[in-house]
Amino acid sequence: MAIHYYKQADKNASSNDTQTHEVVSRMLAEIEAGGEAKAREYCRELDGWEGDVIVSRDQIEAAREKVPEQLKQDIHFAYERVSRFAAAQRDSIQGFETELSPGLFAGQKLIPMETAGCYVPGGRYAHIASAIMSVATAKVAGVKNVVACSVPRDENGIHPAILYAMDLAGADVILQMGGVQGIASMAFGLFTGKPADILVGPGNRFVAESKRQLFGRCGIDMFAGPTEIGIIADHSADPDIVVEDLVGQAEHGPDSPAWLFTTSRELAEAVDQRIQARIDDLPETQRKAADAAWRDYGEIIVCDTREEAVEVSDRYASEHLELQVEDLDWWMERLNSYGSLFVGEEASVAFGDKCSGTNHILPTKGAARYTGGLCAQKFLKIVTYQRQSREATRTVAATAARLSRCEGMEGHARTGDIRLAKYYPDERFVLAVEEDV
Ligand SMILES: NC(=O)C1=CN([C@@H]2O[C@H](COP(=O)(O)OP(=O)(O)OC[C@H]3O[C@@H](n4cnc5c(N)ncnc54)[C@H](O)[C@@H]3O)[C@@H](O)[C@H]2O)C=CC1
Ligand SMILES: O=C(O)[C@@H](O)CS(=O)(=O)O
Ligand SMILES: [Zn+2]
Repeated sequence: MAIHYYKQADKNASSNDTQTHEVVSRMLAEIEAGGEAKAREYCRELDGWEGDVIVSRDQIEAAREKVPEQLKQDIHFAYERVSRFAAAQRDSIQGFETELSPGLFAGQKLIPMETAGCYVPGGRYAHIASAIMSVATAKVAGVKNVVACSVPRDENGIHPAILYAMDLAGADVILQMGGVQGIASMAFGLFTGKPADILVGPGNRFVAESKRQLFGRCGIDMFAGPTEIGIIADHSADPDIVVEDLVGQAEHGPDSPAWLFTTSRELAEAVDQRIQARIDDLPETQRKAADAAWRDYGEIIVCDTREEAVEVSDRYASEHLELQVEDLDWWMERLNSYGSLFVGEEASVAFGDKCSGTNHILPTKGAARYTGGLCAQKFLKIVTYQRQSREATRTVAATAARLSRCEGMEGHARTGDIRLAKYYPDERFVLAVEEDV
């Protein structure tokens, strides 16, 4: 039993970490100190934008005019499916109350966060679908203030189709500002006066690192950095489709990993031989990104057994994982770490990316070991409460007092004592464990 690297990458998702960390922490500190003026300065310097930061209603109407009818229908198609899936996920968890012992009631409530900051990437491509994924999901969860931001594309600001999608999905305020300065503005409440309770959305390494550094001051969805794809394929897979799907995600950027885990050496050879031609056939921007991504981050791993393929795939914890294999149920039962699973040849990652309904904001860089992707629950605080009858305090207060005293916490214990003395003045309770522990 063994695994063999048919093609091994020189880099991994952490390769640029030190430089990114330094750039981001400096920029966040400067923007916090310098406020809106500093954020505008970075926006001018990095993205060449000097216009208004808050998008006006007139600008949104002008964008609507520019978006062709077919594209509007396609955006609606995606919006309906993503919202419906988000609503089904939201409904899968509920508030409840249960009686734990006579007179002692405990419950769970779901409370939407007040303000969400939704980052919509827009440096290399116009990520129209990302606007729906974050904004619509926040609204389904019941968030009151949804602030969205994206990079100004040219002298007219944010790409019109991104603006249209943000507006359709229910954004309350839209900022034309990208990168670290966009994230910082939402976190600190610049331009809106409403600091985000949670920051969500995908982005490049600077965006993902900004969210990571701000975590704690506010919530974040997860680490959603440069896109990754893993494909598990066996002898039954069509090598041309495997190649197209790897290249399809490698075009995201020069730091987007694409991994093939296969039990078939023949498939590994076929993919290796055919992939460069498909990369070379892309238009220039996409070709440059995919070429560097496959060269630096692409891997083909041949495994002797299916069990080894499961183990390796779980270790990589791909953001997107495709299954192009026989006996799909066998794999589905065993795989544990991935952001979203695309089961069978028919289900391309690109369908989920754009419109099929599952959320495309997903964990990268191994984060799928501990979290799934964006869902309505990420915008909900799952809080608890309790209430109890006086009768129930007989046991609860006395037990809490005894436990508190054993812990050395006299103040805690006395909150039980005082209630028992008030409710049952004529009774004696054992309020401390006599024996030494
Ligand atoms: N994990 C996920 O769920 C998803 C991830 N993505 C990823 O989002 C990313 C989008 O990246 P981009 O096109 O670049 O758009 P972006 O909007 O994430 O980043 C563009 C911004 O980066 C900033 N920037 C660029 N170079 C910088 C530097 N040297 N120092 C400081 N700031 C700098 C600029 O201010 C610019 O506004 C891709 O890596 C893609 O793979 C996209 C969709 C989903
Ligand atoms: O990482 C992702 O989820 C992206 O692939 C989504 S998209 O292709 O940018 O829509
Ligand atoms: Zn994609």
